[in-house]
Amino acid sequence: MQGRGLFITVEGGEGVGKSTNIAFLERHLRERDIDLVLTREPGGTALGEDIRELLLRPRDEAVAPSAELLLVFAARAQHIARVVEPALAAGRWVLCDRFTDATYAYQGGGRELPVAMIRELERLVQGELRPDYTLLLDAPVEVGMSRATERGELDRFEQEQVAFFERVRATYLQLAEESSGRYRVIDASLPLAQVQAQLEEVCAELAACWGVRQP
Ligand SMILES: Nc1ncnc2c1ncn2[C@@H]1O[C@H](COP(=O)(O)OP(=O)(O)OP(=O)(O)O)[C@@H](O)[C@H]1O
Ligand SMILES: Cc1cn([C@H]2C[C@H](O)[C@@H](COP(=O)(O)O)O2)c(=O)[nH]c1=O
Repeated sequence: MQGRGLFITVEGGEGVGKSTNIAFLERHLRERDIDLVLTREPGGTALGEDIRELLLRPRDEAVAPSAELLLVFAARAQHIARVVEPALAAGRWVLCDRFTDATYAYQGGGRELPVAMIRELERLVQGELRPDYTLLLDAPVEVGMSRATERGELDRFEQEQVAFFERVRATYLQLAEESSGRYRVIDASLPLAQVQAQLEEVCAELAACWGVRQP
């Protein structure tokens, strides 16, 4: 019988290079013949992508942090039921651009909602489901923001103040320290070639742990 797949998440602040480096990871894992599902949060399903649009679109009305939190978890509930759990149960690996650590960082750190509130929703929505392995792409806020700004129009989160992003970054670093067993922190302020050399090591480690063919 096929064993359960590996659940890998990639986290980080704005403009740290998640999209660029997830594409790199995907390519390197597929080269090892790993059967991979690439997905993201908020999103990953039709309903989740609609909720993403609601969350990211700048609007005149201030969004209550608790409303934002519930929308994030509504998208997550659908994503887990329709994509993540079925893939893992079928023995496939799931490579997910953000997951619940982003909620701790953005809604907990950034919006300063009580951690207990997030923990309760995590328990209700996820049960025992947690990532097996998390890559944190970490860079000083000004580095990420200047990259994000160069890309063009800013979404509702990207329009936040520097202090918000400093709290997001501090929360991610704290999570990485508390869960050092599953976290790998990568210095994303380095030139891309150096970041990706570290990611190649990560792919090799993951493949070796799982007894997957080397390229
Ligand atoms: N290590 C790096 N050094 C220099 N530039 C980088 C590096 N990593 C990514 N970039 C550039 O920074 C910009 C933002 O990268 P990217 O879109 O991958 O960030 P992101 O964190 O995924 O943001 P989002 O999640 O909002 O897409 C891109 O123009 C990318 O080419
Ligand atoms: C999962 C999740 C995401 N967010 C925020 C963080 C980002 O600003 C956007 C997603 O866009 P990106 O392309 O991945 O940068 O959503 C959040 O606030 N809480 C969450 O749980």
